[in-house]
Amino acid sequence: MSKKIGLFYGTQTGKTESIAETIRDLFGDGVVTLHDMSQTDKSEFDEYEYLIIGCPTWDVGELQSDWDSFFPELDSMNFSGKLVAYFGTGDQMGYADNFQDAIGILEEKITQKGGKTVGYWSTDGYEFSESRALRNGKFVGLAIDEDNQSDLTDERVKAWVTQLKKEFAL
Ligand SMILES: Cc1cc2nc3c(=O)[nH]c(=O)nc-3n(C[C@H](O)[C@H](O)[C@H](O)COP(=O)(O)O)c2cc1C
Repeated sequence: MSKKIGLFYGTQTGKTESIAETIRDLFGDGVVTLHDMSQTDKSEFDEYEYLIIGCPTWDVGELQSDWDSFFPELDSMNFSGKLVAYFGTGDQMGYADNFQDAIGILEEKITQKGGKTVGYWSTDGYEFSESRALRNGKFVGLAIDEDNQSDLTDERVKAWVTQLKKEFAL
C-alpha cells in the first residue's frame, strides 16, 4: 500500500464535492485521489491506508443517497490498519436536531469494521441542538456549513488539512 490518501465523497448539490476538491488541492499534487460514491466499487478502498470520507446529511438525519446505497457493503469490508478522517456538510439552522448526522453514522460503522478515526473537530463556533456526529463533545470530523457559514469554510478547511497532515504523519 502506498502513502496516498483516498477521498471518498457523495454529493447531491455539489457542496461536498467542492470541499473535496479544496482538500485535495491543499494536500498538494499527487497525494489525494477523489472517488465519487456514485461510481465507486468497494475494492477501490483497498488501495489506501489513509482515507478521507465526505458525506452531507440529507432527508433529516440520513446519509446522502450514494452513501446510503453503499452503506450495507461496509459490513463486508475490513478497515483494520486504516486511519480514517471524516468531513461533512450540513445546515445547522435548518436541521439543528440532525446537524452532520451522516458523518456520525459512517464513523460508527467504519470504526466497528476496524477503522481508526483521526481529525476530530471542535464544536466551537457552531449553533445546533443535536448531532449523531459528536464523540466526547467533539465532531468526529470537519463540519462545514455552506448554507449558513460559508464565510468560515476556507479557514476551517485549511486548519483541518494542517491537522490531518500531522495526524496522518505525512
Ligand atoms: C431536504 C433537505 C434535507 C436536509 N437535511 C439535513 C440534515 O438532516 N442535517 C444537516 O446537517 N443538513 C441537512 N441538509 C443540508 C445539506 O446537508 C447541505 O445543504 C449540504 O451542504 C448539501 O451537500 P451537497 O451539495 O454535497 O449534497 C438538508 C438539506 C435539504 C435540502
